[in-house]
Amino acid sequence: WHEIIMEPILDTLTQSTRPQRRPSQRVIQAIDQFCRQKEWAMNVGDEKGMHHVVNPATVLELGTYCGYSTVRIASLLPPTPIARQIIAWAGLQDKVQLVEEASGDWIPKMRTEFGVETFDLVFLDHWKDRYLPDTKLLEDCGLLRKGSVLLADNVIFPGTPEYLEYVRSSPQYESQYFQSHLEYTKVEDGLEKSVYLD
Ligand SMILES: Cc1ncccc1-c1cc(O)c2nc[nH]c(=O)c2c1
Ligand SMILES: [Mg+2]
Repeated sequence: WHEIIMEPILDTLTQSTRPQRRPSQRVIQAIDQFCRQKEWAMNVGDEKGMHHVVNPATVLELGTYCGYSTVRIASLLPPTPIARQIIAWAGLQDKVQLVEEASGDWIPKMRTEFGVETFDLVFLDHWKDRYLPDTKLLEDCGLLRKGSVLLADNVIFPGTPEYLEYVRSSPQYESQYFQSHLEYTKVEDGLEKSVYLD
């Protein structure tokens, strides 16, 4: 459902803003033209190509050289999730690690998988019943430091009562509510900002 909702967003983007990326076939054509007309290079090329395989999902490439075959192979992979396309369209893919797994499974792996020491900011905007358990998990994994900010969306609507109770009553947090409205509506909602005091 979310991918269906997000597709028009990407379509709007691709029709109204300058791309931060080049369609892969134009990249391949440009490299083939250069290597055919100007300077030979050891790419697999446009004749041997990659049409011998169909729909790979997991690929190991040994020997990347200039990335030519990487681009060819990656263009055969299943479509990229919309969020990843939108982030790339904004040219921010090098700043973002997109993890498509459950938060409760990945928070304990942040240090080993991504070398994270502590987070300066955690924006909570996922399943409302995960706000509190994930906050406790972040504390238990030592991923918050003095001054880390938790910024939580939807604390009024759809609402996260257990989370609010916790951050507002815990001596470990200095919490403040910023009243606003549910996005694009006149329904009350707001953000709760909670600073971890350690
Ligand atoms: C989807 C929806 N319908 C009616 C009222 C509110 C919502 C709503 C609004 C949000 O900002 C959300 N943020 C993160 N995750 C959500 O599930 C979510 C749901
Ligand atoms: Mg939200």
